[in-house]
Formats: sequence, structure tokens, C-alpha cells
Amino acid sequence: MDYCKEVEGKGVHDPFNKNMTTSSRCVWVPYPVIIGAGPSGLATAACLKQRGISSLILERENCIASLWKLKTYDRLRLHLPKHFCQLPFMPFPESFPTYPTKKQFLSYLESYKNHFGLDPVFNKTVVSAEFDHRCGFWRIKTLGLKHEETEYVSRWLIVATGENAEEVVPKIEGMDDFSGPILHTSSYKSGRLFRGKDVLVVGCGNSGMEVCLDLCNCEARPSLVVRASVHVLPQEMLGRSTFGLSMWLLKWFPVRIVDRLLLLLSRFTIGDTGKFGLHRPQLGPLELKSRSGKTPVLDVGTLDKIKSGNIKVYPGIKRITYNAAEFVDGTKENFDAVILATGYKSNVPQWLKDRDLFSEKDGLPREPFPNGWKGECGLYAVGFTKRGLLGSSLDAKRIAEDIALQWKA
Ligand SMILES: Cc1cc2nc3c(=O)[nH]c(=O)nc-3n(C[C@H](O)[C@H](O)[C@H](O)COP(=O)(O)OP(=O)(O)OC[C@H]3O[C@@H](n4cnc5c(N)ncnc54)[C@H](O)[C@@H]3O)c2cc1C
Ligand SMILES: NC(=O)C1=CN([C@@H]2O[C@H](COP(=O)(O)OP(=O)(O)OC[C@H]3O[C@@H](n4cnc5c(N)ncnc54)[C@H](OP(=O)(O)O)[C@@H]3O)[C@@H](O)[C@H]2O)C=CC1
Ligand SMILES: O=C(O)C(=O)Cc1c[nH]c2ccccc12
Repeated sequence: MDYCKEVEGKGVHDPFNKNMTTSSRCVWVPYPVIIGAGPSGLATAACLKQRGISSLILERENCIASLWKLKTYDRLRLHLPKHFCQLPFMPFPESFPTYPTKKQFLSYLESYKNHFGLDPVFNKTVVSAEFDHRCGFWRIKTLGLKHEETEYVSRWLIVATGENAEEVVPKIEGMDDFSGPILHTSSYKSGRLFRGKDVLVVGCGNSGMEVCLDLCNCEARPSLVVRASVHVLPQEMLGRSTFGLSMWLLKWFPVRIVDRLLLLLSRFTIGDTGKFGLHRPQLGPLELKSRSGKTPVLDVGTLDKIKSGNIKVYPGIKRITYNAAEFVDGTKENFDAVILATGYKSNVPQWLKDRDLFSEKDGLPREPFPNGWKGECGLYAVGFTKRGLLGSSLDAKRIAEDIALQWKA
């Protein structure tokens, strides 16, 4: 960080500050500061680098792509074909399969970081960021591993902390009385630990569906809670990826027509999912995705296990007891463990003191796609489009282009 001027902060000289581990520093950064070293942060840094602009990436964990490295299960693969998931200026290796494994995706990101010479600063959790109108700069406060405080000061702040920064853990009546383990999918690695056990999986997004399949493959007995409705689509149709086919159809037809086609084709290939407790929402899968961000489940084998009775489906949970769960339809079943596949949320409202770009309610940009990437006073958002890695790449290119114009000026 030779380009940053460091100023020892008050903590070091403060006679009242007896605990020297909480010393503070101030670092002036003459480049954009990016918060988060996930795919979005890396992509933006790479796009800036391509235009000759350095950046400083701050990351709370001690590695890049911490969501993928630390918080996902072993059997995870990209569920969209690789060419929809590559970051700008560097395709996936030819040798990778269409749906790369988590290990392959992580190795790609490592190569990406090295190729562009990116060097994130790890173990820096951003706890507040505020635009200082007096001097016209962002003040970004971080805490380190030993609670040491560092303040970074920059003209540009790029938020890349992701839509999945924190786990959503619902409060379910009786949860504290349950005798077995209750864990979120972010801590689930493999079904091997659950062999022979009855496991309740709460939530039927892609995580819940895949964890159920993994549990089945490891000889556990999973049950799935579907409290409302869900669109399940086969991962491939007519010899093409459902996602690729959808994108292609959307070039020619309006979303409602494409949705009808997708549902018709799904009906032919996987049948009526409602028969198994997986009722479809009123809106079609793509319209729902674009309106609410809710991703359809791309089935990779779970549905067959549901059809064969290896995975049971239950409606919403009423309460949990010492060793069982009661459901809203009055049924009651014993379980050894509960896995919460209840999703994630953004953490931006916890630390960003600007209320214009991001909504306080859900921590996502207020403006719908494609307009949510730019705020006021040098503030940017990357990776909050509900459009996966493809959305991150689009944002990253736009942000770099915008900053480059100011850089030249
Ligand atoms: C299980 C799973 C599978 C997925 N599969 C796909 C897929 O196949 N295809 C696809 O397109 N998308 C997929 N997604 C969507 C996912 O959002 C993207 O893959 C991608 O991870 C988004 O990158 P990101 O950099 O925006 O966010 P993240 O990968 O979440 O990275 C954000 C980074 O910011 C850091 N951070 C957060 N808060 C702070 C803070 N306060 N201070 C400092 N650092 C902070 C985090 O530690 C993290 O490293 C999947 C998501 C999940 C959960
Ligand atoms: N590459 C891949 O293969 C994978 C990709 N992903 C992606 O990761 C992201 C996160 O997915 P995921 O973790 O599945 O989260 P999601 O937000 O997609 O799904 C959460 C699920 O939990 C349900 N839920 C929440 N609270 C409760 C509750 N109290 N009781 C019952 N059900 C509840 C929701 O139901 P409701 O709809 O009613 O709110 C929803 O079905 C998505 O973008 C997904 O596509 C995830 C796994 C694998
Ligand atoms: O993995 C995700 O959650 C994504 O957001 C990828 C994605 C973007 N648009 C979609 C439409 C259907 C299925 C997945 C996606």
C-alpha cells in the first residue's frame, strides 16, 4: 500500500486509551475503494485496472470469494452454463465443464485475481461509511482482527458486499427447545454427517432443494418445507440450458410468452409439480424473477427423489418441539436435525450512512435494474441486480467506464 499515506490516529496518542489494541489509523486512498472481494469486487477492480486505474479492495474475511469458499456445500456447481458466469476479460478455461464445480470456480477466481494483479486487504470489516460533505470524500471505517480501527478516505466508494452477505435465520416457535442441531445452509458442507437421520430442510430455493438431494445421496432421510409456492424448472430443455433458452427467447418474445413456453416445456419434461406439494406461483418464473428477484429452482435431480418418496414435502411449520416439528396442516413428525435453507440478505444498511442509493428495508438499490449501480458523490453498487454473476459483470463494466471519465477529467 505504498500509494496510501498513513496517518497514525488518535488511538495511539490518546492518554485515555489504555487498550493499545484499539489504536486507529487514517489512510488516504487516491483511488476507488471497493468493499468486498467476491466476484463483483474482483470484476470491478479488474475493469478499472484495464483502464489504468488502481483500486483498494477491503474484505472482512481472510480470502477472496468468501461466500463460495466458506459458506457453500461441497457438491455445489454453478447452475448456469459457464459462459453466463464468467467475469469481464477472462473466459473460463476450455477444459472446464459446462457447469463448473465450486472448486473450479474458486480456482478461476484465484487466477482472475492473479491475472489482474489484484491484492485485496483481508480481515477488514467495514463498520461504517459516510460521505464527508466538508471535504468531499468518503470516510470508510474498518475493524481488523484485533479490533484495530482504520479509516480509509477516498473520492469513490464501490459497494460489492453482495446480496448474500448475512444469513436469514427465521424465528420459529419452539426453536430453542429442539434437542438436535439447527444450522443454516451456509454451515452445511455434506450429508455425510446426517447418515441415517431424519432431517427437516426449511425453505425450497435452490439451496434447500440441493441440500435435500445431497442428504438423500448420503443416506439421510430429508423432508422439505414448502410454505408457499415455487417454480421448479429442469436445468436443461430441448438440449439447451433453460437459462440460455430463456435469454434467447426473450430476444424475440415478451416475458409472459416466454414464461408460458417455459412452463409448457416443463410440464412435458417434469410433469405437474403441484401434485407433489410444489405449487407454482401465479406469476411465471421469469416475470417473478424480474419483479421480486426470486430465483426459480433449476432442478438437478431433487424432483425425482420427491416423486419417488425419498424426500417428503410438508407445508409451513407451526412450531418446533423437543424432537419434532408440527406443520400448519396439523401433521407432526420427528426429526433429528433442522437445516435452515432460508436464504440471505444484504448488510449494507448496517454500515452505509447514505440512504439514497440503497433502500434501508432490504439493503438493495432503490432503482430497479439496470439503474441501481450509481449513486451520488462517487458512490457505486455492484452485484445487487438479482441477476447473478452476469449482473455483476454488467455493473462492473459500467462503473469502471463512469469512473474512468472522472479520472481523465
Ligand atoms: C449457494 C449459492 C450459489 C450460487 N450460484 C450461482 C450461480 O451458479 N450463478 C450465478 O450467477 N450466481 C450464483 N449465486 C449468486 C451469487 O450472488 C454470486 O455467485 C456471487 O457470489 C455474487 O458475488 P458478489 O461479489 O456480489 O457477492 P459475494 O460473493 O457475497 O461477495 C461479497 C464479499 O463481501 C464481503 N463483505 C460483506 N460485508 C462486508 C463488510 N462489511 N466489510 C468487508 N467485506 C464485506 C464478503 O465477505 C464477501 O467476500 C449463488 C449464490 C449462492 C449463495
Ligand atoms: N449454483 C447453484 O446451484 C445454487 C444457487 N443458489 C443461489 O443462491 C441464492 C440463495 O438461494 P437460497 O439459499 O436457496 O435462498 P432463497 O432466498 O432463494 O430461498 C429461501 C427459501 O426459504 C424460504 N423461507 C424463508 N423463511 C422461511 C420460513 N420461516 N419458513 C419456511 N420457509 C422459509 C423461502 O420461502 P418464500 O419463497 O415463501 O419466502 C424460500 O423458499 C439464490 O440466488 C440461488 O439461486 C443457491 C443454491 C445453489
Ligand atoms: O443464481 C442466481 O440466483 C441467479 O440470480 C442467476 C440467475 C439470474 N437469472 C436467472 C433466471 C433463472 C435462474 C437463475 C437466474
